[in-house]
Amino acid sequence: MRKATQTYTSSHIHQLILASSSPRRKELVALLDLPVPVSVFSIDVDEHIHSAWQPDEAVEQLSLAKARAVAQAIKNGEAPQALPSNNALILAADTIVVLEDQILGKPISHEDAAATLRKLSGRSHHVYTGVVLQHIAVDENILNHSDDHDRLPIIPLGDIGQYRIQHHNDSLECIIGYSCSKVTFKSLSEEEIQAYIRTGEPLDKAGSYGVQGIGSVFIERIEGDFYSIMGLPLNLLYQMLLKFGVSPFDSYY
Ligand SMILES: Cc1cn([C@H]2C[C@H](O)[C@@H](COP(=O)(O)OP(=O)(O)OP(=O)(O)O)O2)c(=O)[nH]c1=O
Repeated sequence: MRKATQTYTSSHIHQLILASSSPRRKELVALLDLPVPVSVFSIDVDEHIHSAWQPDEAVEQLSLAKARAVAQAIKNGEAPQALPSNNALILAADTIVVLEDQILGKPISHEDAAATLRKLSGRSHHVYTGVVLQHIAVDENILNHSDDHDRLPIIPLGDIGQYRIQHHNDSLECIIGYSCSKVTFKSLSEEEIQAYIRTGEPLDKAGSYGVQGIGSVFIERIEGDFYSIMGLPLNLLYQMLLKFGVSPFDSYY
């Protein structure tokens, strides 16, 4: 018979490790003012998107790869700062822009950014953001098997997105989820595209624009979550953190 799953309270989790080099994600996590300290430690991973992956699978797999690379590095003692080896959660995310069937990641050049913006002009696209919360005391076997989560039951959260929960020895080990939003651009002139690229804003962003910056002037309509487009859906993250007993409302209840 299956034993009751361990439930977490805030006293179990002492730190959140943000496995991201994105200044936006750091900003967004800070908005939640969580009752645990947040440190940042990221490892570069291969962000190649396999042609067989659907967009939701791509953002989940890449988020998982980012979280697990950090878990492995901490296990190997490679973290630059003192990080806990237990009672911590690793948070990773990945964002892609999808136009019809084409996945548009970060641009590799100014011309690539211009080509992407021409494609997005006057049309709607989808933005997928994957989120992973990984308990740091992750089992070695799980670290080395990235496709196990495919078989986990899906917990739907309506418009917020969905997640799957991975247990190991009746402990909650990892939550993997994603959200999807729809963005409609106005028609862009070539002059606007070139001027926007000269601002420098598009160059480190999926889809070559920033919803939170000057790119906002190109957006006619958003269906979904603004923060998800910016790189971290806080509504989905909140639901995932609750499963680990961490809530921004901890000291307010
Ligand atoms: C669409 C969009 C993306 N972005 C950003 C969010 C992400 O930082 C980036 C997508 O690239 P990612 O590969 O998801 O993230 P990253 O490489 O910047 O950071 P890390 O992998 O270390 O976490 O695009 C915006 O800031 N605004 C937007 O409107």
